Amino acid sequence: MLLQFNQISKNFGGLQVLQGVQFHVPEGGIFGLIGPNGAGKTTVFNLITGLLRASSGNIVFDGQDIGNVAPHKITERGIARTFQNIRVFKEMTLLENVVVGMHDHLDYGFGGLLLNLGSFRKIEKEARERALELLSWVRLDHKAEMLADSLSYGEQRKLEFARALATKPKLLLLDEPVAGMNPAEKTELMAEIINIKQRGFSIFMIEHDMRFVMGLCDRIAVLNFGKIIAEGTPDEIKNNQEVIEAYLGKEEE
Ligand SMILES: Nc1ncnc2c1ncn2[C@@H]1O[C@H](COP(=O)(O)OP(=O)(O)OP(=O)(O)O)[C@@H](O)[C@H]1O
Repeated sequence: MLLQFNQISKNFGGLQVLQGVQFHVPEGGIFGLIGPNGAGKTTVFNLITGLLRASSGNIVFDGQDIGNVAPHKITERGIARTFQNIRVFKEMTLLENVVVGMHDHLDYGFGGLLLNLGSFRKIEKEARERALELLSWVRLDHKAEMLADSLSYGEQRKLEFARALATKPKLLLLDEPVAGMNPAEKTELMAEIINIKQRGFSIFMIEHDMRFVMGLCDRIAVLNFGKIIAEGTPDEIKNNQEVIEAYLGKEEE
């Protein structure tokens, strides 16, 4: 298993947001975490990325406990994320946005920086070429030199994907990737995510849009009031009575 979320509880003061939550994300494929508003999904992502500390339980990524690792170190170990609210640098070009994403991973070397402008330039050139390649993965390479501000909402989301992939993550976390998108944008984004999966990346997403989750994920875990109530394939989840009552039922109301 690539990521093990083991018996995690999280309290905010007296509020118990997660209670003994356990699920395992396999390597390869797309894993989804769904659940009603306030179920605790974002808290799960914040724990995985080191922004929050669990009250009890442990999180193992790629064989190592990451429960007390700082956020930037977790990125280095191979977890990248996108956010619910799009965070691109609007006054920078698309290419610059992606190069910034890979910055921590560029190995200039101290000597290289100080003594050898040539090798510095070479690394910069390679970074730009790699960024252009990542932009081509989400079919935005033709806009590489444009400002991110000129992109549509759906395109900005794709730019975020390219930037997250710039760190060469073993696991890509997507926090409600289709929030606020129209049906056409959703369909296109679905294709992009399948593309990323087919390039061998492991993906873990939180999403509200049931059709999107059911259509994309290989496995799904359902969180309700801070507890996992089901885990399985999309078909198993669709037909689980507790899930229907807790989540799908509410959606239909
Ligand atoms: N830093 C915090 N301090 C106190 N309470 C918090 C904090 N972060 C989250 N909560 C509470 O924890 C609960 C779960 O929040 P969380 O954002 O994880 O849910 P969610 O499933 O992601 O919801 P949504 O789908 O609306 O984003 C909510 O009741 C929220 O108010």
